[in-house]
This record gives sequence, structure tokens and C-alpha cells, in this order.
Amino acid sequence: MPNTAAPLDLLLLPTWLVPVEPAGVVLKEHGLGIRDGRIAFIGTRAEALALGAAQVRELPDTLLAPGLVNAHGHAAMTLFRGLADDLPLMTWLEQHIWPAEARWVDEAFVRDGTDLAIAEQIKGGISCFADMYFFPKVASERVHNSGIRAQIAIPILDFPIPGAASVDDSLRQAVELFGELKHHPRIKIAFGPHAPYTVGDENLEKVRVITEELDAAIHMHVHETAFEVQQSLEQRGERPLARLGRLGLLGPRFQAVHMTQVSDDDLALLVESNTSVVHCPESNLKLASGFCPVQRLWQAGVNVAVGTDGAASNNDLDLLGETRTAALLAKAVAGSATALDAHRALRMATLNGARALGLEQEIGSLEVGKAADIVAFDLSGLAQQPIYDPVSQLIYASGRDCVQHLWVGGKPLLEDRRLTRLDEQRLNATARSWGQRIGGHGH
Ligand SMILES: CSC[C@H]1O[C@@H](n2cnc3c(O)ncnc32)[C@H](O)[C@@H]1O
Ligand SMILES: [Zn+2]
Repeated sequence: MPNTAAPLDLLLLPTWLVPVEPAGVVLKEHGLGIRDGRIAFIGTRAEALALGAAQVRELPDTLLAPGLVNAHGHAAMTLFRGLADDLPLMTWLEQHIWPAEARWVDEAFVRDGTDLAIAEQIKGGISCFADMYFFPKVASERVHNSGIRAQIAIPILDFPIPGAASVDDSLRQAVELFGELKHHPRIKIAFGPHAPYTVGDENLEKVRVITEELDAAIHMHVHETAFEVQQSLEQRGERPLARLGRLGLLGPRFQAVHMTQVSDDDLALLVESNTSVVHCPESNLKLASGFCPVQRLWQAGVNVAVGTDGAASNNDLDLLGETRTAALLAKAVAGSATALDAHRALRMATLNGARALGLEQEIGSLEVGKAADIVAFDLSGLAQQPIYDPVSQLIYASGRDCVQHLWVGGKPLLEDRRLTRLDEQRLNATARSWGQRIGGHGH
């Protein structure tokens, strides 16, 4: 129970406070108090000031919201940004990305690429991200050092990958890392079978058994393209999602990334199993993978979160921009301007992301008792005036350059647009030097 009598560590006094839960609410003349890394108080300005705080911050023209949750990505792929553009998924993966990964990905690559991704995400208002990439132990060390929050999924593919000689090797590493980080306040280890077309039944069964035992999440690309579904029908006589259901993998701990193909049976399966969907509209657009029917999903009660995917298929890790794309695209796909409004879109990028990652008790909304993962958006710009609904202005008229401050667990990671723990110049130079090495070898 939060101690309501003790003074606050920090009191934030923004123009608009958008808690996300309750839905659709915008509080004015309110303050938010932080104590011991948690939200200790939300109430009127007058009440807040009466409590007393070690530090008080007036935030004029500022919208305070829960930190954004990027529910799918491959962090270290920032170093492959722009390496192979304008290609369809399987050509992109098989002929460009997988060969480049075999050539370049090692622990140093993951260290530097993940740091770059973390910095980009903090600057874009993201306080928590889901990662699925090679050398996950290295990625978790970078998350630990940087102060951000993350779910790290251990990659599982039927063939040898950088850092793991076999599925059994990956699973052994996963169980070990899971045990090591079980009590980490900001890192959650999940299992990441890559996709239905790269992991056979036998290995999926192993994933089911271990994740059930550990109560761990499963993060997987599913129904990314019509081709994936067609191929599975031809080779196995069933749709990939139905196969995952038959194998007992679906459920509230399962995160189905992409889902551009949703039949009525698929929808029923998602609903009855309480499986979350992670929507990655820009990657789906860029690789021409298809369109996720977002309105159909949320109307049926499916939890839909938002993800950027990796920087090699997007090509940025801008979740605010992604959410705008999601809101606009949902309308076009449904043929309805009400398919996804700005408030629901912000909820998808915060609380729904937290729920998909099993973190909804901890983050995703501004509620007393939750961790103080908070973003401050500066809406004072010319292009944001006038302001009738600040959430509409945030989603439809703002870019990530308006992110001014970010706190994770009450700790400031971005202050007045400056990274507090990472050296931006050094990250920039390191990324350029990787680019020269990789580009200089004709990939
Ligand atoms: C299991 S480690 C991640 C693995 O996935 C590859 N990847 C990146 N983006 C996508 C995507 O949109 N669909 C499928 N696979 C993707 C990445 O390059 C790694 O090899
Ligand atoms: Zn992906």
C-alpha cells in the first residue's frame, strides 16, 4: 500500500493528464505525485500541492501520459536500417536479412544495435519494448544498464542461429536467463518461436511444456502474410493459428504478432483463447504483407497492441508515428472513420501493450500504485494549435519530436529532450562505424 502521508519525491503539474484508464478521460488542473518509483497520488492541483514534494515541476502546454509500449521489435536490427528496402517479406528475409545476420550478428553487434534502439525509443516516448533477437542475454544487459523496461524473447528456430546451435541450446539458455532475471524489476524473459514456418510441431511442443511450467509468455510472428497461410494449408492442411491452437500454445500468455489474415474461425480462436494481437502497420505496409483488421478484432474483444517491428522493415522505432498510422489505416481497412479513434489508439499503444506483455498490473496507465512510467509530450508548437482535444492533437498532429521527458520507475531517462544515461554522440558514431563496415562489404 502506498504511504499517503509521506511527502512526494516528485510532483508533476501538467496542463493535461491522460490516465488512459478510465478510458477517454482528460484531466485538467490536476497533478501526479511519484514516491519510491511509483505513482503515489493523482488529484487536483490544490490537493497535490498541499501534500508537499521534494521537487515540483510545472509542465505548461504538456500532456502527461503513460509511457508508450512498443509491443514488437528486433532492437539490434537498427544497425540494418535501410539495408534492404522495398522488398516482399520472404525475399527480404531469405535473400538479404538472414545472410546479413549470418555474416554480421555477434555479441558486439547486439550490444551496439540494442543501445541504439533503446536511445531511439526513449527519445520517442517509449518506456517499455518487446524484443526478439539473437544474443538475448546481451540485450537484457543493455536494458538493465539503460533504465528502460523490456520483455526479451529468446529466439527459437529449427536451424542454428547466431548464439545458439540448436533449439535445445536456445531453450537451455532461455530457462537459465528466465531464472536469473525472475526478480528483475524491469526485465521479463519470454519465449520467441520465430514463426509457424520456421518452427516444427516437435519444437513447439517443447515450448508449450516449458512455458506452461514457468508461466512464461510466448511471442511469435503469426499470419504475417497470405502466403504463410496458403503454404501451411498446402503443406499441413491447416491454418497456422489453428495449428498453434491444436498444439495448445494459444492463451493469455501468447502474443500473436502481425495477424494480417483473420478468418472467422481465426477470430473465434483468438477470442476464446484470450490471445493478444500485436499490430505492426508500417512493417506490414512496407513489406506489402497485408492489413490487420483492427476494428474487427477489438469489437470482438481481442486485445490489440501496437509494435514497430525491426528498423530494417519500418524503418524507424517511432511508436507515436506507428499509432497514427494504425489509426488512419484502421479506418481505410474498415471503410469507417470511427474504426479507431485517437483515444482508443493511445490505449492500444499503452495499456493494451502492457496487457499483451502481462504487465497490466504494473504499467500502461497512470493509476496510483503502478510504476511511474510516464511520458511528457510538449504540445506548445505552432502546428498543434489550437487544441480542442489534446489526445487528438497528439495522435493526428504531433511527431515524436514533441517528447520532452520520460520516466521509467520514477527515474528520468529523458530530460528536456536529452538522454540522461546514454551518450547520444557516442551511439551515433558507433552506428556510423557499423554502417561503414557492413556497407563496405557490399553487405
Ligand atoms: C527470432 S530472431 C528474429 C528473426 O526474425 C527476423 N525478422 C525480422 N522482422 C521479421 C518479420 O517481419 N517477419 C519475420 N521475421 C522477421 C529477424 O531478421 C531475425 O532473423
Ligand atoms: Zn518482427
